[in-house]
Amino acid sequence: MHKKGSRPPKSEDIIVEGFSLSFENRQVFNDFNINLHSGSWNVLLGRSGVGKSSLLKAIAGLLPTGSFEGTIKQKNTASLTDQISWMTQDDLLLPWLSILDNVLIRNRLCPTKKNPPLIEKKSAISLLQQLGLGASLDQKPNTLSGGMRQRTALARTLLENRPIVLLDEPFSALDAITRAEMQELTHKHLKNKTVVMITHDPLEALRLAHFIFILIGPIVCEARSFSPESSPIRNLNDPAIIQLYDVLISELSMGKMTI
Ligand SMILES: Nc1ncnc2c1ncn2[C@@H]1O[C@H](COP(=O)(O)OP(=O)(O)OP(=O)(O)O)[C@@H](O)[C@H]1O
Repeated sequence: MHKKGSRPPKSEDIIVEGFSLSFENRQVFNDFNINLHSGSWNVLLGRSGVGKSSLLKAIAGLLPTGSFEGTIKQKNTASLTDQISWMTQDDLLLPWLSILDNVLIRNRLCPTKKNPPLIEKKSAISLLQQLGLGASLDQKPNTLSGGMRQRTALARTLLENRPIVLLDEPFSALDAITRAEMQELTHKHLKNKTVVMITHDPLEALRLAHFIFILIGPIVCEARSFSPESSPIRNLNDPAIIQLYDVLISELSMGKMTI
């Protein structure tokens, strides 16, 4: 049912090679390699503390130079960082701005930048409406529920309209029904983009991923990859998906984390 998630590399793939990273006396990655597929949803699963967010940070260029070894690049691109939008676990909403102004923050920060172009206010309002926030455009973040804050952060990330999108547990604060709706909407918005998403939910991975990477400790992180055969968004009642769920759970249960 599952097979090694390999396909011939493409020039826009994100290639992580020989990546080593330590914090104080803990080595998180040692000569780690992974090929994240362009134009696809690459979903990272793994137990808490295995290094998922650190890997995303490294891809986003946010680890200090000299703090790691190895390379993270696309074959033909000089710099990844200006192609990336990143939704972190913390929503990073500015408390003094309304929801609408928060999602339009790039226009304030880079008012004269042509590439990418300014975000249109009407697109922002339309997206916030689709995310169920149409009645809250003028509210400040401190008046929102956790799920509303998360949807605002998601809107800000989607409106960035960059070719590479890093999502760190983007749906974790949502109830099951809203989560399913937001997954579908996000999938539609990010069609053909290179997405790298972290989740703790194997079913979410099975619903959305073209490629699933399980990061496994316990000493240093290794990746195992799977590519379910049907296309997302998948029906989770499909017996083949249920079978793959069992495989993912058994892989995840390997290796006790030493944190
Ligand atoms: N700035 C830092 N200073 C020291 N240790 C850190 C730092 N950032 C991460 N770590 C450590 O690196 C390891 C990996 O952390 P990371 O946040 O990448 O894991 P994760 O898999 O994303 O975890 P979770 O699923 O809980 O978010 C953990 O042991 C963590 O304590």
